[in-house]
Amino acid sequence: MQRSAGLYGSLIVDVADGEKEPFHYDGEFNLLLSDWWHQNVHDQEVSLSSNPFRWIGEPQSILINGRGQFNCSMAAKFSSNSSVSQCKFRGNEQCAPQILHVRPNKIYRLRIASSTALASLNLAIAGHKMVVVEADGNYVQPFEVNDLDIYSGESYSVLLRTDQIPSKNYWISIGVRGREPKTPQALTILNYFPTSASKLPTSQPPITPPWNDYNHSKSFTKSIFALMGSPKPPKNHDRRIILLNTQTKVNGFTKWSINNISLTLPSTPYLGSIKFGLNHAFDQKSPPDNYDSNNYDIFKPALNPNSSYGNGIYTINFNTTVDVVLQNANALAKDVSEIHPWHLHGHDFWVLGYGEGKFRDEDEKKFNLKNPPLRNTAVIFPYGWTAVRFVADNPGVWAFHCHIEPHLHMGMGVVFAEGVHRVGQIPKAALACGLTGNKQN
Ligand SMILES: O=C1O[C@H]([C@@H](O)CO)C(O)=C1O
Repeated sequence: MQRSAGLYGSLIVDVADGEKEPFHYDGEFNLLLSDWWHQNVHDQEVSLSSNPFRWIGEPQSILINGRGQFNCSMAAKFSSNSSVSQCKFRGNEQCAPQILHVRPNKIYRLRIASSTALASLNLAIAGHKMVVVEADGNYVQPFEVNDLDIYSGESYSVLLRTDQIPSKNYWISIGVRGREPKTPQALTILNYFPTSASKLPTSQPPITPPWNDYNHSKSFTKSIFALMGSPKPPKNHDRRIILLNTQTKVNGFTKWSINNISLTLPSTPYLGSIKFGLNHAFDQKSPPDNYDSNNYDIFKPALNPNSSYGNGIYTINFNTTVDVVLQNANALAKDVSEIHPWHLHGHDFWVLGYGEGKFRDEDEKKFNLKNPPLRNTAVIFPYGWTAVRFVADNPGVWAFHCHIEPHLHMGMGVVFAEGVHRVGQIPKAALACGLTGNKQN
């Protein structure tokens, strides 16, 4: 859970020398979004690993570039009984929001990334529309939105045209989606030159869509298509893996499981144990490629909620094409199914489609093979499925997991390995623990 303790940052990859981006902009901002708890991360881990289970709850603040407020909502300035004086920022306080200073009639690129531990977010800028042009480092067919959903692990570029009255400033607001929010919106200001940055916007901050308006989320997510000319997926797959996502119990402890296995990472890193053939370093039996879909009702809590721990891996033949269908289901409590953003290491995948209910073989006919977006994170909606396709062309061992930190801690992930014998020398630091601690390459 290091991410929720603050271990994150952004890497911006520029286009190669001599290449041009397929859009123009005059300036850019980097907005790295995260969530923040007052309880320290070790206590959170203990709570999550306890029986009875104690959930970490919703974050106390949403942070923009590491800065946020608590008990001092800037929006309070707009309520009639607010003690306005408490909330004045000079701009140099640690928690003062980073203000976006812009010039009128220009185009700005906002690079927005979410490294939240839990929260799904929605970002809106009062009075302005945004044009989405890039998702997870891949260009998309530009489309215009009033607000943008972003799940943990995702990143977007949007173009913002500063075409509003420049004698005013405008709120940028970020609120929680997908879980009943108990966290105030994060706020900052779009400041037009030459207006003073301390002049407060005259209109209210944009209101986040209702947390459970999943149609709003789906309509955004399903508007994302690859830019024309982007690499297309292979027409067929060599293997299909269906991963049922369930909240389960292992020996009375609350866990998340994939095809009834809750991932517990071994103490020896996989790469070294596979390369050196250390067969006892992790379960040699592969986890299943499917679940008992004929007899499992995804709309109800499981009849038998018990699962087991495991750390076996999916070994994928090198250079083959794999479809993964992520199947959501009901959690332990009745009528609860949550959002999970799944993130793949080492590859981009094409998002071929989303569906409601249980995935059936005939759903494959509806896959988008024409212009599916290439991404590294894809969300599953409550009681729905999401299908992704990737080519296993990157030798190594790769995690594929729910990017919600407490969920991964509770076992919500799988491990893929491909072409490990092609991996060259493994750096010593990557072998420094477990059974490979004394291995020389
Ligand atoms: O993993 C989770 O546990 C809680 C809840 O299901 C049990 O308290 C919650 O909201 C999660 O996302």
